[in-house]
Amino acid sequence: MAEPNFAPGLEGVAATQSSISNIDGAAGLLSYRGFAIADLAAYSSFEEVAFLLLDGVLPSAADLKRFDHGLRAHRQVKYNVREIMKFMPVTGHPMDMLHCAVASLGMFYPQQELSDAERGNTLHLDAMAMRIIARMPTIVAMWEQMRFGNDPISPRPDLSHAANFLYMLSGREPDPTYTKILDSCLILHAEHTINASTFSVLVTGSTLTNPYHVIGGAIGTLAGPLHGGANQKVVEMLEEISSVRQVGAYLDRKMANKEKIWGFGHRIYKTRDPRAVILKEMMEDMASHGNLRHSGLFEIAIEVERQATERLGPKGIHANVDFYSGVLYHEMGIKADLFTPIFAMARSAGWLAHWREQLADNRIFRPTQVYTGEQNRRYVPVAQRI
Ligand SMILES: CC(=O)SCCNC(=O)CCNC(=O)[C@H](O)C(C)(C)COP(=O)(O)OP(=O)(O)OC[C@H]1O[C@@H](n2cnc3c(N)ncnc32)[C@H](O)[C@@H]1OP(=O)(O)O
Ligand SMILES: O=C([O-])CC(=O)C(=O)O
Repeated sequence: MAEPNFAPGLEGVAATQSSISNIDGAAGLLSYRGFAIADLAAYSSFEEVAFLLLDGVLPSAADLKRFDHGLRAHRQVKYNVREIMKFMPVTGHPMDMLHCAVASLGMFYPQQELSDAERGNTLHLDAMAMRIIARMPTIVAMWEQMRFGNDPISPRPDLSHAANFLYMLSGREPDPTYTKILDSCLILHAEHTINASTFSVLVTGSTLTNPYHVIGGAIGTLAGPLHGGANQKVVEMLEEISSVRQVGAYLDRKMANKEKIWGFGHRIYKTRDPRAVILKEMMEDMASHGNLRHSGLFEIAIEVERQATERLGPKGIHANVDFYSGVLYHEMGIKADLFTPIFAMARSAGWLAHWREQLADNRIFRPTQVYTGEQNRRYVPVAQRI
């Protein structure tokens, strides 16, 4: 029998058919359901984009109101989830907490698998998706209070998705500028075709397990530094560089050691990631309105991008979405280990859209392999081994 083709990292392999988002990696273009990402980031809201991703169309005013109302109504998590979180070590990474807490939501769901009736009922699937999207920010913000020994702050139904998260994070009235920035960041991070965590959604979802396992698995996948975890790494890298003057020497050292520059490179984009372009513009806008904390990180980031692009650009390696998002959050006073959980909160909309799409035409994922091990070895009992 002929050996199957092997594509490391499945590069160039189409794992599914999808109508949710599209990337032109050579031109640096991204669209959700046919709408350009720049338009959505400028004019839409995360709530509207989540609806668009899940249902494929922009909502009418009445549909948006209903969807938004549903999100606001489902922000509370069960008291027992808070009890479970109390036992988590405060030194743990918030992505580990989020992984466990979201998976624990499945304990309150009556069955392990989705029934045929549930899979055929799009309203039911939408309701499950809405509950997860609504609760993830609550869990992240609760943890931010609980890990410092404070009681969690209750969600406020009068606030938008982004504003409520900022309120629950700090207990202060959310700043409208920061709310708009966060809302745009959530839109920019909400979806991105078949990336590693979304692929994990397809694989896990294809077994017909419940969506809490599906999203728990995706959170774990996103946490890695080659994927969503890079946004935290970027800010740590910029802090390590510490001044614009050190950028050249730092990059030289990294290149000489063949180490990666965090927030650079992408499997699909061979030019600048359009989201990095928008995020940088948002930073510049923030700076011109005097809204920076003057930590100097933005200036270092600009110099890293300039010099790293000089070195890596000819190889098609440019700044990706993780490069500027962390700097923006840092300037908003958000702690570095919350950057990836915020990414997960946003990406939950895309993950759940793909989960629904997978269920609509499901076949279990079961690829093959090229076997490279030994054959027909003779078993030797342990006492006879030398
Ligand atoms: C939300 C997201 O997930 S966006 C991505 C976030 N991740 C990062 O920022 C981590 C840094 N970047 C990377 O590790 C990679 O570019 C990835 C994981 C994003 C893409 O990986 P792949 O498509 O498998 O590319 P791969 O890692 O094979 O890189 C190809 C070549 O470019 C080089 N390269 C890729 N990214 C970088 C980088 N950030 N810095 C320096 N060199 C790089 C590799 O060393 C390799 O060089 P070689 O051909 O001389 O061996
Ligand atoms: O698409 C990818 O490979 C990584 C990802 O999720 C993104 O860039 O948002």
